[in-house]
This record gives sequence, structure tokens and C-alpha cells, in this order.
Amino acid sequence: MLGIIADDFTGASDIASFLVENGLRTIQMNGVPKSALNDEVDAIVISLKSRSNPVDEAIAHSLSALEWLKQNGCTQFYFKYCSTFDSTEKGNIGPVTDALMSALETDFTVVTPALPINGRTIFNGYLFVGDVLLSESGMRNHPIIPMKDANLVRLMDAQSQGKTGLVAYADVIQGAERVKARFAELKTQGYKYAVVDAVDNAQLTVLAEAVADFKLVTGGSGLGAYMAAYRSGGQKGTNAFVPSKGKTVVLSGSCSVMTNSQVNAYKQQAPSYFLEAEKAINNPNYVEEIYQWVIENLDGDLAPIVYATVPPEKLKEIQTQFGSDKASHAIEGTFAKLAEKLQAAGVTNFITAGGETSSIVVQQLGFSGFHIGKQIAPGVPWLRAVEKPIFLALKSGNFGKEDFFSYAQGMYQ
Ligand SMILES: Nc1ncnc2c1ncn2[C@@H]1O[C@H](COP(=O)(O)OP(=O)(O)O)[C@@H](O)[C@H]1O
Ligand SMILES: O=C(O)[C@@H](O)C(=O)COP(=O)(O)O
Repeated sequence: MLGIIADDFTGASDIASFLVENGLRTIQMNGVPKSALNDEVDAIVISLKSRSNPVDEAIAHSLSALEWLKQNGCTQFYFKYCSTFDSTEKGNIGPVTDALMSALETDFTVVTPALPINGRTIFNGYLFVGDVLLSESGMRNHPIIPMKDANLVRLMDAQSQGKTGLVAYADVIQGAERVKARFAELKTQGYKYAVVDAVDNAQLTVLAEAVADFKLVTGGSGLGAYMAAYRSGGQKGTNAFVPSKGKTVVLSGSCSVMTNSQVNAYKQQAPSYFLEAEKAINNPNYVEEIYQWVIENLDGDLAPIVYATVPPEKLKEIQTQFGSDKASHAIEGTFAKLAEKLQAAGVTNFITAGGETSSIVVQQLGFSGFHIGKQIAPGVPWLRAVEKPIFLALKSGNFGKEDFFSYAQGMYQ
């Protein structure tokens, strides 16, 4: 069985959806479960909120996820992080990878966030988003993890204990045997990790074969998808439920370029409410005010949206005024409490945008895990809570097309 440790909840549903699509029966658990798993599955994804936590906490949670996965029958492990890496030179990917490698007693792994279907590719170790370097993409303005460097070898070297090498495109296109030979060379030269180039899915297919017997693989959902295809022999999954029409709310805390466009498009069609950082910080009654507004707007054709989403210039202003940690914690906390009240009031379908935002909302809603349904966009599936028919779509910041929020509701049965 394949065990996946995802560093946020949108990322977990992203990889889970690709595993299902590629023929693996998959369940997504929210945090490290307290008891053993009863379902019969081929893959288990554990969602953590460890991307931007203090490093010791991220390591401790990842190790406890690993232990639980081992106890529940997993034999190969995948550390899933963002296709835009989302980890500066002080980030957690290096330290968590080191801790997992040491717990698994393995001395070599790969680093491949590539997700070509969503425009994330790697060439000569540089990560591209669409046709620009990561550091020239909207990710350079991320509210909590601004990505100013696109070189994965440099980023990994800065964060981790070992040395990072490169398996370049010219080698990858020669096939799995050549890639394995490069791994062997790098290991002899004292490298602990290899960034592997992938500009399209053909390289991920090769890489999936080359890492088939690795104890630990790290990367985005792209490589995960091709590892699933390798394991299932190319079968396709059938788990494709969609939600019933029900009371829905959209909660958007992502400030990505794509979410800004999606929110702007959706505001033209549906009731909208701007969540202000200043009030989230200072007004103890703010959650109640927003809650009342949502309740009054639940019965239209399209769900109401509450959004903190702002473009980069506005974000900078807010962060300068209040401090970025204070603003983001207050906003995340407001979304979490709001979601909890809305669930109690009978909202059954939640569409959330943003990794941190989605993670905190799901943690607050308190479900133990999710079944994986139909994809709304590549990497964003509908989810159904294990405990009851509550449906969620956790949209990664930059995923989906401009009409994502209305398109998702258009899928209701
Ligand atoms: N208007 C705002 N001012 C300050 N911080 C904000 C604002 N809107 C959102 N944030 C914060 O920015 C962060 C966005 O991260 P996240 O939810 O992971 O989105 P993404 O998926 O785009 O990375 C969250 O911590 C959120 O609370
Ligand atoms: O790999 C990806 O791009 C996503 O699964 C993901 O992790 C996105 O994170 P956020 O942009 O913070 O939602």
C-alpha cells in the first residue's frame, strides 16, 4: 500500500484525486487518525497543515503520520508538497524529508514538484509556472511564502542536511534505466536527493518506473499520479460522485493570481462579502456579522462568497499595517469559526480556496477523513466527509479556471 503525507489539505485532495483517477482506491484522512483504518484501500493520504508551521512541529506531525501509515500496512511512502514548492530557503520540505529518510533508513530520494497538466514543469532544476520561472510568477507575492528563487537544487540545499544533485532532461528522456544509473552515480558522489527534470508527463512516466522500489519519494501530485498508474497497470478509477444540490458557501482566503480572477468573475454573478483583516483582528463580533449575512443569502441560484482575496498591492498595504502573521491568523480564524457555525446551521457544501484556508476550515469542521469524488478541475476533486454527507471542494490557490466557483456548483445532481 502507498502512504502519502501531504503538507496541506488542498494538496492532499489534489494527490488523492489523481491516485483515484489512476486506479488506486484511496482515502484521505484529516490529520493522523487515532484508530486503525477499516476500509480496504490501495493508498492512504494523510493531510497535515505542516507547510508553514514551526519546523519542529512539522517534523513531529510528519513522523507520527509515517508511523501510523506503517502500522496500517503501507510499505512505500510519498511526501506530497506543492507544485510551486511553496517553501523558501527556511522552509520545511528539507527538514521533513531528512526526518522521513532517517526514520525509513533510506539514503536517497527525489524532489519533483512538476505537475505539467497545471503548467508546473522543471528544466535544468528550475521550476516554471506556465511560461515563466516560479520566481517571476504570482508566487513571488505569496502572503506567507513568497517564492523569490526558482532553482530547486539551491532551495533544497539551503533547507536540508544533505547535498542535492540533478537528473537533467537529457538523461530522463533516455528512460528509467538511465535515470536509475544517474541515481547510482549521484549516490556515489555523496548526493542525498535528486531534483529530476520533467517538462511533460512522459518524463513523469519514466520517473515513476525509476522510483518504483524507493522507500520514500517526494514531490507534487504529478509524480504521484504516474506512480499510481505504474502500480495499477494503467487502470482508471471509478469513484466519481458529485454532491447533491444543497446549501452551499464559498470561502476564499487565497490571494493567488488565479483566485483573484475567480473571485472577480464570481462576484459579478453571486452575493459577495469582503472579509476585512482589520475587523478580523479587532471586532469580536465579526464572525457573527458575516454569519448573519451568509444566512440571509443562502437561497439564491449561486452560493454566497466570503472572500479575503486581494491583489498584491492591497495585500502589501494590509500586511504593512497589521503584520502578515497577525493578519493571516485573524483571517484564517474567522473563516474557521464561520465554517463551523454554517455547518451547524445546515450548510452541506463548502467550496474553499487556498491551502492554509482550506486546511484550517477542515480542521475546524472536525471530519476524520474524506472519500474522493469527481474532479472539478485537475487536482480539485469533490470530497465527501466520512462521517456524513457533507461535501467539500478544497481549491488550491492557483488551480481551476476563471469560472471555477460556478462550475463546481453546476456539477450538483
Ligand atoms: N486580505 C488579506 N490580508 C492579509 N492576509 C490575507 C488576506 N487574504 C488572505 N490572507 C492570508 O493569506 C494566506 C493565503 O494562503 P492560502 O490559503 O494557502 O492560499 P494559497 O493557496 O493561495 O497559498 C492565508 O494565511 C490567508 O489568511
Ligand atoms: O501541488 C499543488 O499545487 C497543490 O496541491 C498545492 O499544494 C497548492 O497549495 P496552495 O496553493 O497553498 O493551495
